[in-house]
Amino acid sequence: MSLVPTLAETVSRARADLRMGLPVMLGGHLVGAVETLSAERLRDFQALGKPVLALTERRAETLKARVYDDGLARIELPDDADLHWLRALADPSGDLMTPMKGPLFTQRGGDATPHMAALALVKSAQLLPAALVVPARALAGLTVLAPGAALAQMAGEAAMDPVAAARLPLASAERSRLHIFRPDDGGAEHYAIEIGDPPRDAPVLSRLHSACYTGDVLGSLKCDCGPQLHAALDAMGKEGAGVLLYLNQEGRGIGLANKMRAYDLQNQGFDTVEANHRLGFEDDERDFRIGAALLRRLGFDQVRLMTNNPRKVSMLQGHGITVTERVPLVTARNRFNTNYLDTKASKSGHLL
Ligand SMILES: Nc1nc2c(ncn2[C@@H]2O[C@H](COP(=O)(O)OP(=O)(O)OP(=O)(O)O)[C@@H](O)[C@H]2O)c(=O)[nH]1
Ligand SMILES: [Zn+2]
Repeated sequence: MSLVPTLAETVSRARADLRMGLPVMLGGHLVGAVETLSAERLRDFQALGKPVLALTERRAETLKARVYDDGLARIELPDDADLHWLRALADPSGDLMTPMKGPLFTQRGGDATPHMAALALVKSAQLLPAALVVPARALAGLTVLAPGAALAQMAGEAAMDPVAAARLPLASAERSRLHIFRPDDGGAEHYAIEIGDPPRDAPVLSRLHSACYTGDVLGSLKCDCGPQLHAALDAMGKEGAGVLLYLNQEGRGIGLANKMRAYDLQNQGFDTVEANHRLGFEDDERDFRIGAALLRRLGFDQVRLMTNNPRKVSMLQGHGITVTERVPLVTARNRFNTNYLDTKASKSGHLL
């Protein structure tokens, strides 16, 4: 029956529910995103039993909470836990002001798959990676998912469907086309800017650019994204051929709101990697398979890749794209981005 939602559709719906503050069912568990949960809904969770707070291992490390499960901790809620308690554990912005949040007790044993799926869902909803989980029977009207199946679906690779394309003359290259691609899992659309008419049987000059609203649009001095975007387009324009993928993976995949949280932590003295970890994210949450899939979809299997990031090279190679050359993308330093660039070089292996 084609009118019943597929697993991908149900996962996408669950993501939207959590963003709005509506809980979802993961197997026999009710799950809510801490960031969007209301005080009233928290009380309803507590009326159902003993909820736990699922946090990533990264966040648990910062909070000095024990981790018994693979990649996550299930923190028991004290009976008097309120929204303020939950948010202080989920959101690191006040960590320096209120460093003592414990003692925290981590649940051990039993199946943590629902909690793992809950964290994967809130992460893919680009919320703070913290979820409230309580055993419960299915409630009418809530989206229901099997945790294992949801995890497998989120780990899988979405198919990219071309939606529309048109000529778009650019300052750096008048002969350009913008292609829009839509993943079949309800995720963000991605774009390809094709410059000239690059032959498909030779390595094409290319760039995988991750969205940076602050750098690309506002001209932020805190990073090198805007100048890199324009330098790449200029180089392609000069050569008369190239392809730039504009991937909507803002903030290395954590979303703009979380990136601003990371910037706030950077203002408190943490570097770009530490800030991600304190929030509960890995350094880089991007799915680089998307770049390979889009290149293939456009008919390219060999690239000369403009990047300073060796991970991009190895990820493309690992997903069937031959990188015949790495073309460095030198960027301008200023007093606001110099620490950021140094951290990328020392901690993330960037070749700067
Ligand atoms: N989480 C987080 N993301 C950031 C920060 N500064 C910039 N970004 C994001 O980092 C990404 C940078 O992307 P890219 O320039 O494509 O990638 P890169 O890994 O630096 O590699 P190359 O530029 O190719 O050398 C963008 O999505 C930015 O929004 C930060 O401090 N924290
Ligand atoms: Zn940037």
